Amino acid sequence: FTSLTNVQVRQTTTRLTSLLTGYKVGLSRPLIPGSVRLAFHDCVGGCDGCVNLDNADNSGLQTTARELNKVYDNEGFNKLMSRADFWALASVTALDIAAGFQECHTVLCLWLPRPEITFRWGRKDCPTSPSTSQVRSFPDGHGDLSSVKSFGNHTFGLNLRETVALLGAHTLGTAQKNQSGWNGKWVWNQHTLSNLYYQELISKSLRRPWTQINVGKRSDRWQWNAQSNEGGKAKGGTIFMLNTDMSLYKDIKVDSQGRSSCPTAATCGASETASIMEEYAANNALWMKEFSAAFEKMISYGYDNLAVPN
Ligand code: HEM
Repeated sequence: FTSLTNVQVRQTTTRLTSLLTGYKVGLSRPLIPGSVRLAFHDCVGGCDGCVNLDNADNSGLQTTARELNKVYDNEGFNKLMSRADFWALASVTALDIAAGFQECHTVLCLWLPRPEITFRWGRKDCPTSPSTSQVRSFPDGHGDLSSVKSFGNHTFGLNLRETVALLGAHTLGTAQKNQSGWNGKWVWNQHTLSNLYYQELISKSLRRPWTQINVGKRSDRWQWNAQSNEGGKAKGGTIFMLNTDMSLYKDIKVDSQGRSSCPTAATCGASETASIMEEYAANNALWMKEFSAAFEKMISYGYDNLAVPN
């Protein structure tokens, strides 16, 4: 690919927007969180338009990859940009849509913070794109803060603050029993990109406080459950966090099965990153800005020569 214009990017974004918002399973629109997660998984080891869907760590990405690939391969986008660029643009589009899913009905909504991610292009696909038999290593949700630190640093070259900002992506979407084995949504409103992840994690007014339970069937899946106090009873309900999420606020020590030494968050001490969590919980605009920068680094991983469209 020798050039990409702003007009072509706008046309691609328009098509992606109709795909991501039009594809509904119930009301969940799974391609929006799916596109954000796909970009993350594609960029581990360098963004290259290839994921190994037979690797259990990628479980749950099948639908998103299939739907994006259909449009990329059949509607001419493969003549414009690499698949890795297309997936990256899908993730940026998904975040922008999700930020607009605010439950607000007044003119004030116009001032709500939105992600500011510059889309650059020039990623190169692996020779077998969109699939690969390569097995890349993904972080384990049972890990503690040391594994989060090493994930951010070794996987994407992020510092700790950037890593804490990036993990707020878990505001979107769900974990599913038949996919990763974990189960639930991280926040009561999992359709909207916001700092709710930080607010729910540190909330002192939950209906039921954070407690670790094992939801695994064939193997252990320790996770933290709570009852949200937000959004009214019907909308709130049970929310969950992985150990890796909880470790950003609480100093949890986990055994080899993933079980924490302190079983309720209230009995765990503060973690090293607790004050960053509080900053993000208090300031959506600050989080959105730092999240955008960290996300941009993630979707550029492996390249130092990506170009802005002209
Ligand atoms: C410590 C690092 C991370 C761990 C352990 C982790 C783990 C997980 C797990 C277990 C799921 C559930 C998958 C399923 O059952 O379908 C999930 C979903 C998700 N993850 Fe992560 N993740 C991490 C980092 C990230 C990052 C860096 C991003 C993006 C910037 C991200 C975005 C998402 C999204 C959007 C979903 C929801 C997907 C959906 O609803 O289809 N995650 N993650």
